Amino acid sequence: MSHRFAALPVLAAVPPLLGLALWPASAVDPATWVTVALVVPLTLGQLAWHLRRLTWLRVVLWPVLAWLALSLLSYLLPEHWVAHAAWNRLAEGLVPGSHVDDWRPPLLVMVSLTLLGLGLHSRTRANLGAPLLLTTTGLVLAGQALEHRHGHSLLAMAAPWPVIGAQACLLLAQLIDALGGWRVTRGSIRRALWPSLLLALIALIFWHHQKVLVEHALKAGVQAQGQRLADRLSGEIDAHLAAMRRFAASWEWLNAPPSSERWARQASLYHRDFRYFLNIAFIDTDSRIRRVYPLDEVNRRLIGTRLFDAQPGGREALERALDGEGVGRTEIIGLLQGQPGIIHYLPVARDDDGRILGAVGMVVGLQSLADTLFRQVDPHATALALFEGDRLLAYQGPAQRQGPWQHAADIDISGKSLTLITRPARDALLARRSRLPVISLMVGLTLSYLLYLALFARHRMLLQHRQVRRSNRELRREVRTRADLQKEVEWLAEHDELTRLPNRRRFMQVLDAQAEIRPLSLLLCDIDHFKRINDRFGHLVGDRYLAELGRLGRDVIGAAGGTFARFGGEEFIACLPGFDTDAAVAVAERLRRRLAEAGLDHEDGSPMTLSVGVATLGEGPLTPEVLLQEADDALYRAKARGRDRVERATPRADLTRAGI
Ligand SMILES: Nc1nc2c(ncn2[C@@H]2O[C@H](COP(=O)(O)OP(=O)(O)OP(=O)(O)O)[C@@H](O)[C@H]2O)c(=O)[nH]1
Repeated sequence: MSHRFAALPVLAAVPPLLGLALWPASAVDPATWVTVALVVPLTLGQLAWHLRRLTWLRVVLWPVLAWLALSLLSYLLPEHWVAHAAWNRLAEGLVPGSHVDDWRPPLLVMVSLTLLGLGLHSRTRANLGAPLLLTTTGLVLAGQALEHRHGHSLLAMAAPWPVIGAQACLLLAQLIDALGGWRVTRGSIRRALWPSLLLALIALIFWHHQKVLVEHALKAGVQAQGQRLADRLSGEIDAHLAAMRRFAASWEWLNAPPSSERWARQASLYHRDFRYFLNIAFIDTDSRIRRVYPLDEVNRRLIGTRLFDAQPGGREALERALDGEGVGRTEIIGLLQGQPGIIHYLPVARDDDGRILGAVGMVVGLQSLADTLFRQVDPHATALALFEGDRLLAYQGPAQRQGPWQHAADIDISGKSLTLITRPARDALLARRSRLPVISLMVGLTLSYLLYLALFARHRMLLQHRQVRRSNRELRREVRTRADLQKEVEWLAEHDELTRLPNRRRFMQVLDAQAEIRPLSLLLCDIDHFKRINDRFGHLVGDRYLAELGRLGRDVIGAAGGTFARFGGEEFIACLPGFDTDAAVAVAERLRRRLAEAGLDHEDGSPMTLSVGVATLGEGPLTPEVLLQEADDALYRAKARGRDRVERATPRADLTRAGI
């Protein structure tokens, strides 16, 4: 059931989102807008749940879930299944100019919040692993906040503070809502939560570690690529110097300036290999350009130019070559072609006296050199920039969406240090990244979720098992008690509780059972003056006397093989099968004597006594009422004749005969 306070954090999630809407749009990246676009329905869904509008909740949740599933796929699927470029095309189709990155929210938190929302909908939060989801999401959210503080990396999922705030509010609302439902299952939740949370934590730490490794590998790749390009650039310079020496050497044997045809033929061979030579020129001793290759419009205009005047920055290097001192190399100077570059001058051709006739000048435009090199690199995948100090000499690459890392390599050209900056595009890095971290995270979190469910279910079952066992034990005890009671009731129906003797009903059954035995004697016993005992000593003592007589009777009559029973009040009865009158009288006398010796005395110290009437059926059918009546008559006589005695009954037949 919803907790009324849980609606407050949900409402608290609204201001940060509204605040974000007021930020200048340029300050918020597109992925943040997508996150907000997903957080808003989640907030509305949670509010809908509080308002008991489950259909609204469903309507807002499913599209969010579908979106997140698609984003998750774009993270998980290997590059050779669905290329990063294909995802980008899909994004481009949705909003021209956008990239797949722009459409991805911080997935972990969003997926957890949506699953928690689904839990609200199905109302089985504890079973759906809400405690684990809540704690894991809390950890991830905290991690996001930390990532936020430590700046962005390629794979960081940091969202802006308002979004983190709104997500935290929703999470708090879920927690308040869920807490109420956890009361009953708290024990099971606790037992399931710790191990699975530990596993989730390990998965998160492993993921983070893997992510760092992947970023390191990508970073190392960027550095290696940058260094490779820088090395190639330096190598190119060295190669062109060597080529130039060969070129100059090929003119050594000449003792006259080269003809324009020969110059063009020879220079074209070198120019084919080194396209970035803006020209290869023959310069006479007066520093005038005499031959030049290629003969394009710009170079043609340079023929006849006196370099000492036109290009004073290169004068020193040219003089060195013309003086025959060896290779003259300029600094990076402004070339006549209008771009920065370097010129190498080498002396060529000597006259018969050994004087230098001129120098070969090879003009390398740095822009052209960089362009030649840059052409080998995909401009969409990597941005390249060549700097001389702060001065940008050449640039190529994506203007936008550059990756987070760049590599700066120093290149020495003519003793001058240039810097080559290599910065791969974000998309190129993302396409190259390993999917292992995110896959291992998904596997780890799924395993921890399953572990939670298994442990939770196991503990619930254990508790239910215990409950059932307890109920069974109670039930068995109850059945036993009822059976005992039943036995007690049955026993009470046929016995006297005070003396533990068979009662009148039971005695009549016993008598019936012995109806065929002859002779069969009955002893009807009545305590003398029992009322006095009750009156003097109280009923409790009276009861004890009765119980004592019961025990004595059971001993004496039982020893004779008969049955002793309480007939009612202070009257007892015995049945002695196979006993004739004399034998029965003897037993009755024994009982009477034993009672007199039992120490059950009246107040005056005289013993409690017993009057007994004995009736015997010698032959003929048994009529219990008749035999009882005879015994009762005999008892009456015993009472009448002074009590504490045994009287024999006069058989009915004799009485009839006597006319009584
Ligand atoms: N304590 C106790 N007294 C009982 C019980 N059943 C009957 N009595 C008492 O037994 C007494 C029987 O009294 P009476 O019928 O007057 O006979 P009596 O006092 O024994 O005198 P006689 O039989 O004439 O010798 C009564 O006081 C009854 O209350 C019983 O279960 N317990």
